[in-house]
Amino acid sequence: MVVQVQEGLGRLTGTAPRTRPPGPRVLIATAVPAERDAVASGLSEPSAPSEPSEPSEPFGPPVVDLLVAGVGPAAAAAATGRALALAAAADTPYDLVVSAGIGGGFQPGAPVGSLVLADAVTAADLGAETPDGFLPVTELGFGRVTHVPPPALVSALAAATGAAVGTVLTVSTVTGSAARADALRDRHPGVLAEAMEGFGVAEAAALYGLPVLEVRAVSNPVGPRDRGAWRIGAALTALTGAFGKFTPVLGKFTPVLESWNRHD
Ligand SMILES: O=C(O)c1cccc(C(=O)CC[C@H]2O[C@@H](n3cnc4c(=O)[nH]cnc43)[C@H](O)[C@@H]2O)c1
Repeated sequence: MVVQVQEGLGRLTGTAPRTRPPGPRVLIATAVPAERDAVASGLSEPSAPSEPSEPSEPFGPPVVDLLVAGVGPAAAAAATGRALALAAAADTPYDLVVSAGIGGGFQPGAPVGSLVLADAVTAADLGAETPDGFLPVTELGFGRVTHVPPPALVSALAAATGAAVGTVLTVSTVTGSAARADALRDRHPGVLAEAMEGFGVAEAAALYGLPVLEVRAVSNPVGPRDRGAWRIGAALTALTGAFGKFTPVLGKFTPVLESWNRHD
């Protein structure tokens, strides 16, 4: 495994036999360096025994760039958009963008220390408050509030990692009360987790016609604020475990990712 660190980006590539075409180019955006390091540990020490040099695999291992994009949807969108623009300008575009990190888990579906893979990356608070309740921007007639990751890839990664699959909300304000958690659950029946970057990363990816994934390791329950309930170490360990199982699955999906519909 070769690791190259560039300005703001760390790159991990496997050693592929020259006869195999390369695997997908993947940009993984985390909010903070601790999350990036947890992801890098998993990618550097894949836990699947046959990975990455299984000769029967038609494609080489993925080429992965790791980006620390900052906290919150705006920082995540700006930094991800810049990385995608630079890659496109260098004629080395990405095939897949991943938002990864810790997050809050809705109970009982996403206990602390567990993993969640998004089947919907949804902005929870992008809209208008009205006397009759919250209206998303889509109901106001513009914008979008959800990005849908490739379902077959999500299923395969969930099977490999043991992650639960559900909606991951992007919030600008961390939920801190049972009432707000209940309101989010009512509005998003499939919700499992919340974090602060996924929708921003997904908007940048969509601008370049790229598929997106969101992976969250649960560090705290969503609900009444309780700093004592945080388990950041356990969540980072779970994140490492997840990315230790990502590489062979991503390699198998190379043709799907490369033929992703890049329009709209
Ligand atoms: O001070 C608090 O009560 C508090 C509770 C949860 C999270 C925070 C953060 O400032 C962390 C933001 C950071 O971590 C991700 N994250 C982790 N847990 C959550 C959550 O429950 N809700 C939203 N984001 C969460 C997030 O993606 C940021 O990168 C403070």
